[in-house]
Amino acid sequence: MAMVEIDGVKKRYDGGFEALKGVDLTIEEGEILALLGPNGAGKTTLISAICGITIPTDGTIRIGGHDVVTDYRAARSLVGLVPQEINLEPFEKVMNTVRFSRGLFGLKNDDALLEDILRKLSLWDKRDSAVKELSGGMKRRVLIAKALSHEPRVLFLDEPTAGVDVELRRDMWEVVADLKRQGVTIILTTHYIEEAEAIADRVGVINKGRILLVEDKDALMVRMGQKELRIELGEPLSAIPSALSEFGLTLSADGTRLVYQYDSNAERTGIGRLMASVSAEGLVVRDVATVQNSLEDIFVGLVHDQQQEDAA
Ligand SMILES: Nc1ncnc2c1ncn2[C@@H]1O[C@H](COP(=O)(O)OP(=O)(O)OP(=O)(O)O)[C@@H](O)[C@H]1O
Repeated sequence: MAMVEIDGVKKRYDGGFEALKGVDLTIEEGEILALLGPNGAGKTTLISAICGITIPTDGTIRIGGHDVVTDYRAARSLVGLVPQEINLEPFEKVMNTVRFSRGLFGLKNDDALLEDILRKLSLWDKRDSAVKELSGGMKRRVLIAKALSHEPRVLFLDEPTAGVDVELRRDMWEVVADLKRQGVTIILTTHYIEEAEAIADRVGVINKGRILLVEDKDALMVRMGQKELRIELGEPLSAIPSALSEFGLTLSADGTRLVYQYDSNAERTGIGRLMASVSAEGLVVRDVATVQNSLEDIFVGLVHDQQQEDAA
């Protein structure tokens, strides 16, 4: 079932700046979608629009079938939002903060549920501590506890592990995996590509208010399996010899480098045959190197291509 449906969403801020330029995206129930994008790409604007905090200039957004503008209450009750900025009451105790959040949704207090949430987030020992006494990482977990307090079906995490140490980041990933097992749909924004690799089912890339790609993470990982073999030649070539045509090589502009794309996950990469053919052609090989395509390369490449398109 589609849990979040975004159709043609645009957002123009008062000053005239268009932060979203027509976003279409469907997120299935129980899915984890990681949204990657550089600073200012529109991630927070998109999340705010989905949560009904920002009203889109154009387009529609539905959560669990409820329009976030015309049916705001029903849509909002399904959503837990963990904001990027820590906006907690410093003198309030942890347990009270979380209780208050649940109350805001008009729900009956349920200390057993809140205890369970705090335990999962390793905050139970801190339940009677004032927020100001907590470390930054703990405060971030309090934000998650607040967002979970009203048992949302969709959880938005805006940069959940920014500034969090490696160990705690892994703990958070565990919490997210646990929520997924309970059927919660999770959308997170992140600057950490390894975070998307670790927990997402699908990865979306956003830049300058446009979604550039949404793809199954495993398919992306296969694409990442693509490697490049670079053969540096002792003597420049004017063209690729016809005996090597079957390998689909490219030749650098100065004729000194042959590049072969291959799948490092494949049983047969073709490298042995290629090198034998290169040798049989009598080409002098000065050096060889292999280069791995990473999700980061794909991401940087996409953003770079869009910049070039925009400039053209
Ligand atoms: N209230 C506002 N009024 C005018 N422009 C805004 C407003 N909020 C955001 N913007 C602009 O919209 C663009 C997208 O901002 P947004 O916060 O959505 O990006 P982001 O992808 O979340 O970035 P980051 O990774 O830095 O958090 C930016 O250029 C920003 O300056």
